[in-house]
Amino acid sequence: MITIALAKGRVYKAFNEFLADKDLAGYADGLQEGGRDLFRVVGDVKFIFAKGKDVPTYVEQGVADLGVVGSDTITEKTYNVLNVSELPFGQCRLAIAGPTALDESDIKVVATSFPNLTRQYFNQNKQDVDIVFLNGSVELAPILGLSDAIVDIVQTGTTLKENDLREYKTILPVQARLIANKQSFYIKEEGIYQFMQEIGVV
Ligand SMILES: Nc1ncnc2c1ncn2[C@@H]1O[C@H](COP(=O)(O)OP(=O)(O)OP(=O)(O)O)[C@@H](O)[C@H]1O
Ligand SMILES: O=P(O)(O)OC[C@H]1O[C@H](OP(=O)(O)OP(=O)(O)O)[C@H](O)[C@@H]1O
Repeated sequence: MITIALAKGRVYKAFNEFLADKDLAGYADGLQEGGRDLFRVVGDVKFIFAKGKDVPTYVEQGVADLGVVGSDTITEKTYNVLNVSELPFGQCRLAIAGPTALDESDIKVVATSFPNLTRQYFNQNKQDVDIVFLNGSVELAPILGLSDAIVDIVQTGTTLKENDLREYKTILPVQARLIANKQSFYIKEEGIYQFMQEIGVV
């Protein structure tokens, strides 16, 4: 049996839709939303439902053999895991955004849940900015005057539009990824390969 850590929330939802579209009824039915289960066994696979930011930790520590997580999570922090493959769902982007009238070159303070990627971007562009860390609802920051701009996930752009903010630039395209524990990838090669074949990523 292999163990897969799934990021709850949007990634889990998108994974379910992907399984249903691929007609993988066994997995799709087994992973139907509902209840407060912490894990479920579907066939030869044990799925653990974890907070997205914790998925790489479960995989790195070997508690899970595989993980399904947004690429933003594993790019923001470094983990000792194998980046096995991109998954064709969860597409969005990490972008700089702010008030429509502001010029990107005038940004001095940026609010974000992605301090490392934000620091990296502004350092590369030799723009000296202060970073304010927020856990969510980041769009509030420029509206309340906590920051000039934000670096946040944009998908449809609706949140920005509804709050009179505009996207200045994409700094990172994002999508779901399959990651693996380095040892499991060799020790459980057969089970992992079978799962990857079943979901059509090899
Ligand atoms: N519109 C979107 N907004 C935020 N994340 C999105 C969006 N679309 C896809 N994603 C992906 O979903 C992941 C976050 O999912 P979600 O917002 O459900 O989790 P969360 O538990 O609220 O997040 P967190 O990791 O901040 O605790 C991101 O890592 C990203 O890869
Ligand atoms: O471009 P859109 O399709 O509007 O999606 C982007 C929004 O969705 C996410 O927020 P979420 O709903 O996860 O809440 P949060 O801000 O509290 O994380 C993200 O942080 C943006 O606010």
